[in-house]
Amino acid sequence: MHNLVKVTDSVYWVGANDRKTERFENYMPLPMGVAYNSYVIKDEKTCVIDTVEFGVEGLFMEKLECVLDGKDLDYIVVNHMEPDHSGGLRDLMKKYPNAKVVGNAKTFPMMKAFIHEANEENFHIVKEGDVLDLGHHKLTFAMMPMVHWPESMVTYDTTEKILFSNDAFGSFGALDGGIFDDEVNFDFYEDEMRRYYANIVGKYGMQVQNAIKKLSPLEIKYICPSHGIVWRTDIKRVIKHYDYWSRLEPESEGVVIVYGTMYGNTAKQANAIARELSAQGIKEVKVYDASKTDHSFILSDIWKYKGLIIGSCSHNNALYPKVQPLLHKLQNYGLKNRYLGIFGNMMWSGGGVRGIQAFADALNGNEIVAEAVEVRGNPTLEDYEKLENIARAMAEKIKSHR
Ligand SMILES: Cc1cc2nc3c(=O)[nH]c(=O)nc-3n(C[C@H](O)[C@H](O)[C@H](O)COP(=O)(O)O)c2cc1C
Repeated sequence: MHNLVKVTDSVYWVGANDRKTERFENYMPLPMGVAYNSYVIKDEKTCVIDTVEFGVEGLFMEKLECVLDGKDLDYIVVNHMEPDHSGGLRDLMKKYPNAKVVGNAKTFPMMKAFIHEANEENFHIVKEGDVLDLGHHKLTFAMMPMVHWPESMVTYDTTEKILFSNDAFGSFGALDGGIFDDEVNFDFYEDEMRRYYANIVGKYGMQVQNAIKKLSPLEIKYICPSHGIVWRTDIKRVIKHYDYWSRLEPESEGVVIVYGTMYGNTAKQANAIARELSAQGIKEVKVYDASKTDHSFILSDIWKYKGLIIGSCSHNNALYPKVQPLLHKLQNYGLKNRYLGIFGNMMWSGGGVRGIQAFADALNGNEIVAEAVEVRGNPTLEDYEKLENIARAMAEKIKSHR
């Protein structure tokens, strides 16, 4: 069969690209698609590491059959029960009824909840540090609770030093030919990787930090995640990114301005702030209308940049409904290490600025750079002066790190 990719002589990538699904988890757009990675180890015993999402399991099974070339399947390792990796599991267990299914104590109750008919006699429960002997390859397991589900674990091949990391070190973006980090221009994938991290794993920074610490003594020659490129050349690079992102440390000195508007007054305010930021020498300024750009992209840039300026018109005594969910997510994910600015628009008793202020008060570890600016209707020259003050204060804070 075509497109059988070898990671090493006896380890194969049998994943599948998905360029059809519009939205990951039915809400995050996938303009560059996504890859569901699965791997097969062909040793005295054969072993599959994770499966794929519903819809691409046919291709996965075809590849697997080809790799096995008539051999039976002995083991299926389930690092994570989320359906984008366990969607192919039901078919796989049916086709290979003798295969032992390897997971931890938290894996199997989830498996039974998703696949009622799963044969418990085949369940093989492993705990931290247990070894699974495939012949030449010896696999061991490390628990990664809440990266990003309770049962998440990683599998480490002690023989070839391969970390099957599941969602850790994963990325959005289909694998457009290049499978390995040295076959692609990573700059091309970086934004999609950060977007994946921020939106999927972003809430669990502390757990990711624990995972990095736990994995640091291991010699790792390959990182085989369950989405995106396989790392074999610049492994330090991907670990460095995850280390930064999980500490919520910004990578760049730019500023995100995100606003919600019905009739354009709040947008005028956003543009004035953006212009002054540029005049003050901030080269990376990203301005987003929260009603138009999907929040997963905005969140990714918020992860990237040091400055965040939020604006909202007033709507029924509260925040504008298209700004509210973004702030909810940032609060839920515990945004920190950012300089914040606040602005908004109103006509009678406000609501927008109040809502942003309540959001900022509920967070720890961020600094508001200037007094919030609330404008009534069309901004006056005096209003513009105050808005530009936010920009100047933000630029000054950011430049102080140069
Ligand atoms: C449906 C609706 C609800 C509104 N609710 C409030 C409100 O609770 N408090 C307030 O001060 N203004 C309220 N306004 C007025 C707008 O906030 C005001 O016109 C503002 O200038 C709109 O800013 P924009 O041009 O950026 O959309 C409301 C307007 C609309 C259309």
